[in-house]
Amino acid sequence: MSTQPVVQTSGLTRRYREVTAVQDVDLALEPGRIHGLLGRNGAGKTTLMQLLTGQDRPTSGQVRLFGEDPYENPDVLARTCFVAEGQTYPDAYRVCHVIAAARLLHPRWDEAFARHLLAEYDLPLGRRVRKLSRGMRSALGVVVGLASRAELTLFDEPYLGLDAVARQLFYDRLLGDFAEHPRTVVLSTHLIDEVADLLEHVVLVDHGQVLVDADADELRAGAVVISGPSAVVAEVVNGRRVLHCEQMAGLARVTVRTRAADDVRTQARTAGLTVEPLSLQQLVIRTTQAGGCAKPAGSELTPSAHHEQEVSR
Ligand SMILES: Nc1ncnc2c1ncn2[C@@H]1O[C@H](COP(=O)(O)OP(=O)(O)OP(=O)(O)O)[C@@H](O)[C@H]1O
Repeated sequence: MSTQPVVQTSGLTRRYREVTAVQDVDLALEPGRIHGLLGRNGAGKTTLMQLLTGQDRPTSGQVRLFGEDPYENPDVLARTCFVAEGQTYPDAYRVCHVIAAARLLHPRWDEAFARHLLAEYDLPLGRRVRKLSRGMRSALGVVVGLASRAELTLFDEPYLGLDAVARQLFYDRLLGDFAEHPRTVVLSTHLIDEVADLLEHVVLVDHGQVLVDADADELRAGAVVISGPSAVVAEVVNGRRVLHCEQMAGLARVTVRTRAADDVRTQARTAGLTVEPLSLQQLVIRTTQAGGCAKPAGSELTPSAHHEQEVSR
């Protein structure tokens, strides 16, 4: 049975004069999943989210949310909550005004849940928003995003200024509430290790383009780190796509792509090499960085010349 994607884009492009912030993006995000939108500073995550939520218009290409154009589309926007990075509010706004506005905007709003979260984050209803600390303002965004229960909820780096305890509270409440009220969540973040266990699907962008669009588990299973004597490592990884390698004093540590039927792990272990899994964060770093061997040119462990193509879908 096929499910209609909640978010679908084709050839989505946004140019600002000389900068192409989003370039030819084709995405289809399935409902009922937590999607991670990952990428380095300036990769295009915020621009992409603004395009998805109708806050900005593409230079070319198309966005569909629930099958419709979100731009100035109240029906679609009522089903969507976008918690923007550094959200600003009118000067006179107090916490209670933000909550009242969110209650009006989001038909599935849960007031009791909102009150509970406000108490957990120690956010007084009467406090002016501009008097809140940076972290408290982020917490207010988190409260709105979670209590909206919107069918599509997008968080753009929601943790700015949030301390470790407050971030963990966000992850716990997101996961707990998501289990009871499944919806589609898109979470952009740099703290990949912290959210890795939350993510079911990963979209990695770099220079406005999608480098990876994959199931998080498949992604983790799709690469491995092999280390040991350089010559033995070179023999085992021969013919496979090397994402990254470091060599020193006759030893090599190589990140290599694997495929479903690939027995590189067994081969490596049989050859006496060490085999380690790759964390999502490492994978993102290996995929976005140019890649390169810390060994002089001519090494057999040079990463694939097809690096860019190999790491894409
Ligand atoms: N209004 C604008 N005018 C000109 N350039 C812009 C504008 N908005 C974004 N850009 C450029 O587009 C690119 C993508 O920016 P964007 O804010 O989408 O990245 P990001 O992935 O969200 O970055 P970060 O993780 O640092 O928040 C950057 O080069 C940025 O300078």
